[in-house]
Amino acid sequence: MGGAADNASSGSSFLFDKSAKIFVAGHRGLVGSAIVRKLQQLGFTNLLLRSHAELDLTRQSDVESFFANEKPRFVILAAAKVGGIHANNTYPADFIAINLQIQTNVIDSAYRYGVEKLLFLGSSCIYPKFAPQPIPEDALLTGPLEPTNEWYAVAKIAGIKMCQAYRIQYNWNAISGMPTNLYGPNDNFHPENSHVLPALMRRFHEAKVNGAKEVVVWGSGSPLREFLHVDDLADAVVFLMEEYSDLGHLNVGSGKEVSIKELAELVKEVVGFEGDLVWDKSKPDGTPRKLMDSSKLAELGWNPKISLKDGLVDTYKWYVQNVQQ
Ligand SMILES: NC(=O)C1=CN([C@@H]2O[C@H](COP(=O)(O)OP(=O)(O)OC[C@H]3O[C@@H](n4cnc5c(N)ncnc54)[C@H](OP(=O)(O)O)[C@@H]3O)[C@@H](O)[C@H]2O)C=CC1
Ligand SMILES: C[C@H]1O[C@H](OP(=O)(O)OP(=O)(O)OC[C@H]2O[C@@H](n3cnc4c(=O)[nH]c(N)nc43)[C@H](O)[C@@H]2O)[C@@H](O)[C@@H](O)C1=O
Repeated sequence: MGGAADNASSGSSFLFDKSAKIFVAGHRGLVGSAIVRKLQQLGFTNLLLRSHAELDLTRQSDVESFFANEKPRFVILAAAKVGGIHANNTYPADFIAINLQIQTNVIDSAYRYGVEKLLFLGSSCIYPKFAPQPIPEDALLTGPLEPTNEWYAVAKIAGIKMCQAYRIQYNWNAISGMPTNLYGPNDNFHPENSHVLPALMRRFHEAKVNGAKEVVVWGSGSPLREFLHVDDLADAVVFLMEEYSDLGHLNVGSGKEVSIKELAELVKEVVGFEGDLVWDKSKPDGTPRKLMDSSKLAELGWNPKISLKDGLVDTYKWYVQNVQQ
């Protein structure tokens, strides 16, 4: 099998040829849709997009036929089984199996059918539950994982390792970025299965509209989380496609953390809900803290631009216009 050999360290410019065929896997999701917006703003004209209904990436032979027929030049892998703490904890088989299937099929076919460069997206949950803070890239595989999302984390770690293995054995240009907790337009606002930020935005909005006196927030409020607007992530993805071609995965964070209590107060203010918060301590807190050390990416020249307050205002505006009934 041929594959795209001998381009691992350099490759050509990603930004130079705006007619290059780029497969953005998962283009209808939070991350994939932001990457599509960014690429379109930059003038790319040949984006290769398939919905889940059109191409199920868990089906190996369908994925192989797709790559054989379409032969994209670049791949950005933003398709995955994704969810918040409750979904991860409730559907462990889905989170490990679907993610292993999608990423294995896409990475292997991309290599076999001559893709020049692929970017794989992991998550900050790959790191040990009690990793040093801020978490450097080399904390990977140094301790036990957070139990609520270990199945998803194991799949994501396998994705990083698969990119590294194909680079080592085939000299193929696959890189990995590890985003922190993301939010923005096209997020999943499901009441139970979503991440905390969209879940609270919806709950506060519905409470405001219905005149409710209280809103329930899960856990103790003490866990710390780092949030990045998805438009900043999309900007970082383009930066990595242009500037980074190396073995190690890179953290992509905002460098700023807030407690869940602070986040809840901020979302409440942005939405304009005037009632009280009630903490449901029967729900899990998850990992106590996961601030990533994104200094390697900063040293390469990339930094985020959108503050959490501005990002929340932008996201709430989008929610009101696009999601709420
Ligand atoms: N959201 C976050 O906070 C974070 C996300 N990430 C990573 O970013 C990436 C994207 O996440 P995000 O955008 O939030 O997730 P979303 O759930 O918003 O989007 C995932 C996308 O993948 C598609 N997809 C899922 N299963 C399949 C399948 N079997 N075949 C084809 N397409 C499929 C979905 O299509 P459909 O909806 O039709 O099923 C959807 O378009 C993931 O790798 C995730 O791990 C990393 C850190 C944080
Ligand atoms: C991105 C990352 O996301 C997941 O990890 P997580 O950071 O723990 O995700 P979360 O956003 O769901 O919760 C953050 C905190 O917030 C609290 N919390 C309060 N109230 C609600 C609430 O209403 N919904 C949710 N979901 N959480 C709530 C919740 O109890 C927890 O303390 C991984 O599974 C994995 O998918 C991953 O990589």
